[in-house]
Amino acid sequence: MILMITAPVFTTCSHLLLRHSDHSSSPPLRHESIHRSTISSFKRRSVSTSASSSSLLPQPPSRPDKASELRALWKRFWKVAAPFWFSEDKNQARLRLAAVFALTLATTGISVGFNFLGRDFYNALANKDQEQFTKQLLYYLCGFAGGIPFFVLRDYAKETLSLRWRSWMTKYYLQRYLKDQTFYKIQSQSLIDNPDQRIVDDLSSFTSTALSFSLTLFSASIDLISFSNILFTIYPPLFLVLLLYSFGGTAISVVVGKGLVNLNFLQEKKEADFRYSLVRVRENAESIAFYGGEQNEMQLLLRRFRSAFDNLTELLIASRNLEFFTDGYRYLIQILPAAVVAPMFFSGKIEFGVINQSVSAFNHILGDFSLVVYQFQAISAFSAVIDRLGEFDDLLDNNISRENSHTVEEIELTYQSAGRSSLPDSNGSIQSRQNQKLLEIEELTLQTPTNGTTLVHNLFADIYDKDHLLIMGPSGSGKTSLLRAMAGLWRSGKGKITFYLNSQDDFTQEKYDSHENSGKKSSGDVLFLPQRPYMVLGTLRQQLLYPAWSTTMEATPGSSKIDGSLPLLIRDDGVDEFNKPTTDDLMQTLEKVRLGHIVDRFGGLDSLHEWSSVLSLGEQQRLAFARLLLSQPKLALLDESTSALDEANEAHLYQQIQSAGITYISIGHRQTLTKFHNKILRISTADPKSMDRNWRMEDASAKGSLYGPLNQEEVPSES
Ligand SMILES: Nc1ncnc2c1ncn2[C@@H]1O[C@H](COP(=O)(O)OP(=O)(O)OP(=O)(O)O)[C@@H](O)[C@H]1O
Repeated sequence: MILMITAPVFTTCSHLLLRHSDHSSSPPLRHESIHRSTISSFKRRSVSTSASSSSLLPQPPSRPDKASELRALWKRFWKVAAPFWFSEDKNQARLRLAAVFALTLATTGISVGFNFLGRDFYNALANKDQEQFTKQLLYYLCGFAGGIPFFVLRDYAKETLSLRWRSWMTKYYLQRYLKDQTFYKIQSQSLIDNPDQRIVDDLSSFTSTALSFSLTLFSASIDLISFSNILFTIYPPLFLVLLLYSFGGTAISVVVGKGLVNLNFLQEKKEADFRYSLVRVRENAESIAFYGGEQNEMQLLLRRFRSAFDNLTELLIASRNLEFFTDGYRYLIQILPAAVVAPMFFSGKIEFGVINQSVSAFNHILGDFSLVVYQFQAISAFSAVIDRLGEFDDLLDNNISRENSHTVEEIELTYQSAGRSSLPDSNGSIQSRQNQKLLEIEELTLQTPTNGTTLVHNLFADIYDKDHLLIMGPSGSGKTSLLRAMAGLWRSGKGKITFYLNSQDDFTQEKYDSHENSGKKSSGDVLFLPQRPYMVLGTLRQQLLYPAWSTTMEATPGSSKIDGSLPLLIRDDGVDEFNKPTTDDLMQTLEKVRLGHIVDRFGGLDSLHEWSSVLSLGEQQRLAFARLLLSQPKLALLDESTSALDEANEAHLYQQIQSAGITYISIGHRQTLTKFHNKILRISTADPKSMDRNWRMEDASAKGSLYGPLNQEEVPSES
């Protein structure tokens, strides 16, 4: 494959540029870390924009030599580029790539033809041979008519292949980004900056630049073969001039433009930071408006824009300096070959048309040889793109939580078949229960993932079918974190959490995630309701069906014209369709949560609105309960999910989920919640010096504790 052959050359060019940038002046601290990352592309580090900019990834002990840096850069390029060419779409991809190269070959052939036509045309002109001139003019016009479509088709085929490659890679990166809650780990642990920009901008420029460079190098080789004969025939020293000119030009442009590599890298990042802060203003519009925080936002936005602007100013100055050279280099080509062969014309050794022919041949070869001079900006940006994507790719391939865990041990999360739960209780006592055990927590010690602070010590708990557990405790004691551990988002700590679900087989978290039903466990078995419900972009119907039933992606208008088989569509599996609630089900459920009126108010179930803005927080919380009633999970985890509701509505919703037979674990501060639960788990803020239990399990109906008093200070009153 041509990419395999040509890519090392790009990485070599990039490497050349990178090595030069190594000597640029010392930027400030974060700047420095980015700079280092650009020049040492083997390194895996963080350039986080948020609080933590320290790398959580391992750093190599010493700087490697040039050869191993080059190998690492090439490896990184290949790791990012290769999967598409070996994917399920490989046949189409390779076929299209072959077509693009065939068209490039054809265009080179046509260029050689034009070169000879041009020679004869100018000879006829110089000889004042009108008949020959008319004939050559006709040939020229026919040549244009026949040849130009090849140039247009070559570009079109290249662009569509690049689009196809980008589509495949976008899906490939999105799948891994959303798998195993990787997006959450990247965000909550500040592992890399702006993953959205890497998926949108970096993938786009990677695919188009890799293809363009492949073609440029390919045509350079073909041009060299095709035109070398012409140049040799005319005047062999012209070759020497060409080599000197191109190598000299490359060396000078690398020296003049050395700062551009780093500036390009920073520009991408600063623009992304600025865009991200604007998105945050949009997302938090109401809170900012209530706070009257416009001035602060303005300052923050301007600071970020200023940073991008300052960098762009430096970039423009560096580009201007480079262009003083490249423009001169470009224009000198127009006369240089003519100047070299002119003495031969004056001495009558060659005809006038040959001068034109030599200019054309010289331009062809030199244009391709001067890739670095002409494409300096593009190559420097490409180096940054390889680095950013390679880093992202490595992160998506690794198990983040394991790499960054503060302890060797981890919380073990297991899903077992329901039949296996008829074993003794984890606290040692055997309770005679008719109900099925759904959840068992054993010796759970929970720690925060970033700094390893212990939140809960040595917790034991059993949740049976139709059990309702209320978790209470002071703010910051770790209530939500306990639900995070149950959802598999946090693994730092030790102990065991076992869910007894409907599946026939037993799974660890890893096996469950790689299972073909991966992603369905929350919809079928466990559903989490956060305090601020997440409103998806879409219709009211889509809000209600989220997350249990995915909706098929709407076709982009006109997309089939370009490429009907782009590997983008999301499958809607038949099982989901079979159980999907009807419009009547949705309406009834909305009535159950006392939201029937919003259907008329907002123009029906299929109307589109910015739901997080047009519904009150209490209405959004009721909508979340409607999702719960529709998806009927075995176990619901409710994190202060009625906090915005009045007591009457809260009681109504709890009655609804109780009568639907859903087992739930709630977090809440209100005493009124106790009457909807039969167990209360009280957590107190953990004492870092003590290894004692900081929790107590109570029977909600009785005053006494099930598992004894708290070993440290009494839990403060919740009201
Ligand atoms: N990603 C994180 N890294 C480190 N510490 C964290 C992280 N997320 C939360 N914490 C800390 O963990 C502690 C427990 O947080 P958690 O959200 O579980 O508290 P909570 O009991 O639910 O509080 P509240 O009642 O206020 O919602 C807090 O001190 C918080 O600062």
